[in-house]
Amino acid sequence: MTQKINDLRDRMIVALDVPTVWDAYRIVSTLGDGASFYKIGYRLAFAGGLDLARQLVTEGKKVFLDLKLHDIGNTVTEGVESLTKLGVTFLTVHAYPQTMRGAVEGRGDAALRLLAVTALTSYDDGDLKDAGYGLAVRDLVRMRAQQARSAGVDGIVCSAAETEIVRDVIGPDMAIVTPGIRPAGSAVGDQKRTLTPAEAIRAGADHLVVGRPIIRAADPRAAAAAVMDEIASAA
Ligand SMILES: O=c1ccn([C@@H]2O[C@H](COP(=O)(O)O)[C@@H](O)[C@H]2O)c(=O)[nH]1
Repeated sequence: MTQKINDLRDRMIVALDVPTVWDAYRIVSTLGDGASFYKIGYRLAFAGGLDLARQLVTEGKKVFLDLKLHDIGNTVTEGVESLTKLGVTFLTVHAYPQTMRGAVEGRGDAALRLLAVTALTSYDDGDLKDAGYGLAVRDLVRMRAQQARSAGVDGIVCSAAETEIVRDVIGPDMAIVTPGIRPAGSAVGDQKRTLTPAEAIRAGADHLVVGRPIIRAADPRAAAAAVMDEIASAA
């Protein structure tokens, strides 16, 4: 269930896509009070990132564990049960019905909020076709948002470009979390469905995930502040 976002800073989630815990800590201390929410993906999770997640939570930061779980239902249930003990805010699973149902069972009554990844933001219609899907991105996102709602997860990961169709399907209570955020002029890289921070907020995204435009900036603190300024002006 969506919780009111009291701190505007929580709308920006900085992706700690770095090789070591030491690199991650350097970013966290550089950003200081300029960021309150961090995402740990598998690069870092496989290199001590789960202990870092616990530590950041202890220090009052919010953590999004982006593990994109996908397996048989029982294995997902058991994996999620273990992860409920870390104290993180968000965990991703792929938006397959069995996977999502398994994750909801594993979460039980814990405070952990489950996000369902609909269609990766590096995919366009051609990539989906290559992967064997007969649906356009927007249709797959809509279908998976419906299934996510039925499964009882707490939010959706999609491009901010799909916020409107997703909100229409899931209603006001689930969170919409959008990677593929690119401030004007920043390199797009492998992302294919991008919006600027201001566009994403205006479109109705709850949280924006920003990685390389901040962590690879010459001045990450200034880059994060610029994203926050855009969020504040559009909110
Ligand atoms: O659909 C998705 C799901 C997750 N991600 C993750 O978000 C960040 C984006 O990083 P950038 O450097 O800002 O591109 C990254 O950790 C991805 O694994 C996503 O991009 N799209």
